[in-house]
Amino acid sequence: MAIRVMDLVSGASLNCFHFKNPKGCVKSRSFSIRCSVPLSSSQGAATIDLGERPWKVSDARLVLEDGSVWKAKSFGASGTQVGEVVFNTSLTGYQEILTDPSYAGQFVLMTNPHIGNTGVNFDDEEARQCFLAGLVIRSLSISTSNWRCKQTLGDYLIERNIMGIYDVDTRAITRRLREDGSLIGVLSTEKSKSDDELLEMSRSWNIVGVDLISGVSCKSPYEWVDRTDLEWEFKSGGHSSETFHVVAYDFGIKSNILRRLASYGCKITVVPSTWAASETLKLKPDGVLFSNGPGDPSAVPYAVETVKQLLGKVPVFGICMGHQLLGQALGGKTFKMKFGHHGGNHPVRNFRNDRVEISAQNHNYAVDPASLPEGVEVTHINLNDGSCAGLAFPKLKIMSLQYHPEASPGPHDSDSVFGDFIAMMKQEKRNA
Ligand SMILES: NC(=O)CC[C@H](N)C(=O)O
Repeated sequence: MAIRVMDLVSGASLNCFHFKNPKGCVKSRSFSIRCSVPLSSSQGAATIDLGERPWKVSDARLVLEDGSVWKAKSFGASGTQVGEVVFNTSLTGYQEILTDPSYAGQFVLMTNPHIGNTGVNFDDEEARQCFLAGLVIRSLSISTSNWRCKQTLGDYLIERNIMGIYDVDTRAITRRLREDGSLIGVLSTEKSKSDDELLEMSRSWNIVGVDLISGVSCKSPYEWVDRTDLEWEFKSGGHSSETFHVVAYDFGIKSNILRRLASYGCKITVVPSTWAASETLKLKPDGVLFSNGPGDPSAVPYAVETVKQLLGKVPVFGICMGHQLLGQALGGKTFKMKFGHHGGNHPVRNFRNDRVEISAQNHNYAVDPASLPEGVEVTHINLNDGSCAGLAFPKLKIMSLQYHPEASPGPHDSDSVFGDFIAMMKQEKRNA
């Protein structure tokens, strides 16, 4: 089988598309130094790991289902991993992205060419574990420099058994994904595996129709109490003096959703994705939150059923996967987008206050508003493509967003939606 090989090295993207035996192709040399910071800050300043000289050469391949092969240098874990490749346009927040459970089954390709310069810390985790398939970046920072840094990105990925590659032309792959849509890929550091084998692996794997939520959800209920650290709190005052009990369905919940709810004065019980609606009602919550989560909303009919059974009985708020499940529970349809929305810079029009919010987004599916019953209001749209970004159905006490109001990609434009949820719960309590 003819496979295009792209040999892309630091500083130059070689437009040499050729066949399996790349003889005669011009190559240029790349230079990269891998620096490491001692794990314990008491050990002093960062040291340069000279053990890697002579300079690292390509030792990994990313094979996409369209037959293209991308040579790269590995960092993090080694081995062979299959997943769907999506690109993320955030300039900051790679650690929040790495720990967002909604990326389960996906390789995240960062369009920002320089990643790793602030290392990682243990406060910015969105989940206890990384669930994504792997990380694809253009350039791995040769040093880390940040007062909060506790570990280098490479060491962090090794510890969590997550593969990463760098020195790969992320712009070229992004253009391909924008033209052809999200693609399945296989990342491998194993020389024993041929390109054809990896290609076959990518073509026989599918992410559509797979329940990825059960692999990331908690297994039993628990109480959440942490608020946003006061040092980072950006909202002055406005916290409700009343406490509202929220049951939060964990479909892959990001910790900051829970922190923001707690900061707004909620008492929170987190429950697993399979938690029965009847058990939730026994807890007599003031509101229910349906969280974000990975994969195809059509692959989790049990979750749609739970949502259906709660509609109209208690105020509900859906975020991302939660929004899609609400859309389906209302009788609407979801569809897979060409390459989705993944980034910290998506403009959204909020029709409720006629303002534009700059938002953080991560989704490949969307609700088709035309499929929704009468009375359901589209409250937000994504201004890049006009897709549905928020819904409300006051009659059934429903509100939802397709994106991430808890994220802080710089602006905090969407945070006030938590206040809207509180207001809906307050109203309901008054009406009771
Ligand atoms: N962040 C999310 O909840 C993602 C929702 C869903 N998995 C999608 O890709 O559309």
